[in-house]
Amino acid sequence: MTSPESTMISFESVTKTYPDGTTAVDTLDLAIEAGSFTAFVGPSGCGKTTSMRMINKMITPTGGVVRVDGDDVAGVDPVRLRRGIGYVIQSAGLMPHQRIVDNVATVPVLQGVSRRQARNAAMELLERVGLDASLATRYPAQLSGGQQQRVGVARALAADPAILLMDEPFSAVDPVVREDLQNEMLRLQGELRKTIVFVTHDIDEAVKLADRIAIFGSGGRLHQYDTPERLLAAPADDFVAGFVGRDRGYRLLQFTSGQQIPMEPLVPITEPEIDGLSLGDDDWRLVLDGDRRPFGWVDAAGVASHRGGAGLYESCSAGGSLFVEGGTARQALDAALSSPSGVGVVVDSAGEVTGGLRAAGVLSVIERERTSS
Ligand SMILES: Nc1ncnc2c1ncn2[C@@H]1O[C@H](COP(=O)(O)OP(=O)(O)OP(=O)(O)O)[C@@H](O)[C@H]1O
Repeated sequence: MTSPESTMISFESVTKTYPDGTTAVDTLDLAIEAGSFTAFVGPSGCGKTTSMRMINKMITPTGGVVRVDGDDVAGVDPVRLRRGIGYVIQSAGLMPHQRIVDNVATVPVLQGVSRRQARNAAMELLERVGLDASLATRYPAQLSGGQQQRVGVARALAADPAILLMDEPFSAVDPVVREDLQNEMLRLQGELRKTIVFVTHDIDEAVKLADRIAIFGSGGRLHQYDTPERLLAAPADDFVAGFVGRDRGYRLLQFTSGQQIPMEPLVPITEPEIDGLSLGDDDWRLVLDGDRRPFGWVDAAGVASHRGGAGLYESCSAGGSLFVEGGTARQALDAALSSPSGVGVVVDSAGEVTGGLRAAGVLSVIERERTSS
């Protein structure tokens, strides 16, 4: 349970019924802890955005109380309230005729910070969200969608708000950029510890980013508010079970440590050693590149083609994902299953190969965890 002292945002029996009779949010009770990352998830029209916008008073509830830092927002001046709440939307919402640095510096300047100081702070923020300083003098249209989204985050952080509201901020970019932005967000939150409320349709995005997830259903009803792990392990009802998806048992592995997985020795070779190998059926060797990083796996056919003059690339089968020591059971299983040899490659944080692991070893740990819990 969240203790009242650490609650930053609370909804107390909050309802929003629009004038046409649509109930967008129905008797919502929710306490959001200071410094936590909370995702609002659910199908279209279930009241996620309405709930979020009641936090910064863009929308007024028709019943109940929304508190920010203990104060009923109904009695707080909206301008003062929003000074402490950054807001990021899907399209980044940048001012098209302002350079990037000025987009970020605008709010602090409006609040009385000198232009020079605000610009300096803006340059630091752009770096913080992973943007090159050379982009600062461009206009928004001269940036990619992902870059614009990073500027949107920098701008929302410019006034150093305690709370950050993010409404589907990454849904308009392609999956690769989206993953980059998610990773950047995780890194930023590790440094900044803001209270973040994040609206998304995507349960996987929520599971990856959030400490707590609120799952909303039709009619603006909250079905479950829980940690990602608990949502996957124990959905409160059929609606939540359906929403989190069918392979939730597999996805739960990302919350199981890979620490106890038995490792086996793995002696990698380098290219000059390939021609001297004598391999049997289903016998594989891990080959390192010139920087001693895993390059791929070679079998008897690969050895033969290397002897015949083929290069490293043609002779080796691509390796699978690497398991970095300290990772999760899901990453370990993926390393084993994606390796052509069936042996997942384990590396330390410096990228040095330290051993191998097999799917059976991962499953034995999962089985042990299951029976002991
Ligand atoms: N101004 C309005 N007047 C009437 N109904 C509205 C208004 N704004 C939103 N609604 C309705 O309230 C419900 C909740 O809308 P809301 O935008 O909060 O949902 P959402 O979960 O954020 O949806 P999406 O994921 O599609 O953005 C929907 O049925 C919507 O049609």
